[in-house]
Amino acid sequence: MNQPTPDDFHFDTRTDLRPDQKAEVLIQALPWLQKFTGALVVVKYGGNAMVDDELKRAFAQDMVFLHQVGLRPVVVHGGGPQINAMLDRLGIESEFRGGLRVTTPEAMDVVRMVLTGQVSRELVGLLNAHGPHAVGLSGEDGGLLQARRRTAVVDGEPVDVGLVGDVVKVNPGAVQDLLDAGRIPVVSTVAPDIDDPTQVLNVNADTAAAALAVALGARKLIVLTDVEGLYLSWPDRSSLVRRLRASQLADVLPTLDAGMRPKMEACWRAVEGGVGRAHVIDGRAPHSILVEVFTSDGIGTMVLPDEEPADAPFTAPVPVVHPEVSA
Ligand SMILES: Nc1ncnc2c1ncn2[C@@H]1O[C@H](COP(=O)(O)OP(=O)(O)O)[C@@H](O)[C@H]1O
Ligand SMILES: CC(=O)N[C@@H](CCC(=O)OP(=O)(O)O)C(=O)O
Repeated sequence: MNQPTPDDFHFDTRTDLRPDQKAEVLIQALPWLQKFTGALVVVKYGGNAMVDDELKRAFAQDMVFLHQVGLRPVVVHGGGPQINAMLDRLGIESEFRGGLRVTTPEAMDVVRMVLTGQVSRELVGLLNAHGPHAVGLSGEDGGLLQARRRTAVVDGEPVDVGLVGDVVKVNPGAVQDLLDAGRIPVVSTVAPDIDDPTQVLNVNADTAAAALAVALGARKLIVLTDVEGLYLSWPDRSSLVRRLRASQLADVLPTLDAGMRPKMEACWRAVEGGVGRAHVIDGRAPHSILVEVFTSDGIGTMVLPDEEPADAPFTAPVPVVHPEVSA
């Protein structure tokens, strides 16, 4: 018999966590697993958080993890940078006004093509690498979303931004059917115009995610973006807000820049509409969703309703930059 060589043994070269520490991480998740069993969670995945393939794969793992442990995740995706790239390739000019893309009929074709034909397909593929879980649909499918044309507001004045709408009606039946069948719905935020159903409108994905979360009676809305959360005095990195109540957020909203305003407005609308919690978290940090849902400290910025006491221990400081925003 040959003498064994070192290659015959499996050495554990990982030194980051001891077995007891690994067990501790799992056991700390137990109360959150119990609390969120069956919970419907709407996750908005912003185009700026889809920065590389590894992160996108980690996002898909997180969604499948939530699904596997008994939550009911619904993905609502954006795709602003991906739309920009395709418009550039096609030589179509595009600009944002008041945080909204000025959408010509030509640009609308590209928005619809990129969101439903590219970003959605890619996410569905990544999720389904783990099993036949995900089904993609757009606001056009099953009458899911209906929107009405809106203007942007620039310097206090309404400005025409073309084929852009706000969600005014949600019929969540198609999403509910998929959830009941054990699927993970992946929603693209293109919506028919309620006043002219043959016309589709471009809808900000944060706003659409909030409307869907309210209509579905979601327990949480989680918005993944490319910053750690809401900074009260952007870009001062010491002003990250870990949590705030809806009325505090309402006070802050008018002071926010174009990028963050629709996101925080979406969180406010969700919580005012009965969603238990709304979170803005950093989609560039791998598995930030799992940290948010299954740890006591969570991550990013959490918006809570006014009338309900916080039930999770909270340790990080809440910076108070504006005098009217007190912890
Ligand atoms: N107060 C603020 N706190 C955090 N980020 C802010 C703030 N004001 C503006 N921003 C900007 O908003 C960006 C996120 O919005 P956006 O680019 O629309 O993201 P997404 O594609 O995820 O929807 C951040 O990268 C940041 O540059
Ligand atoms: C009206 C409007 O601006 N719509 C957005 C829709 C995509 C989106 O919201 O994507 P992110 O979440 O990645 O920003 C756009 O055309 O870019």
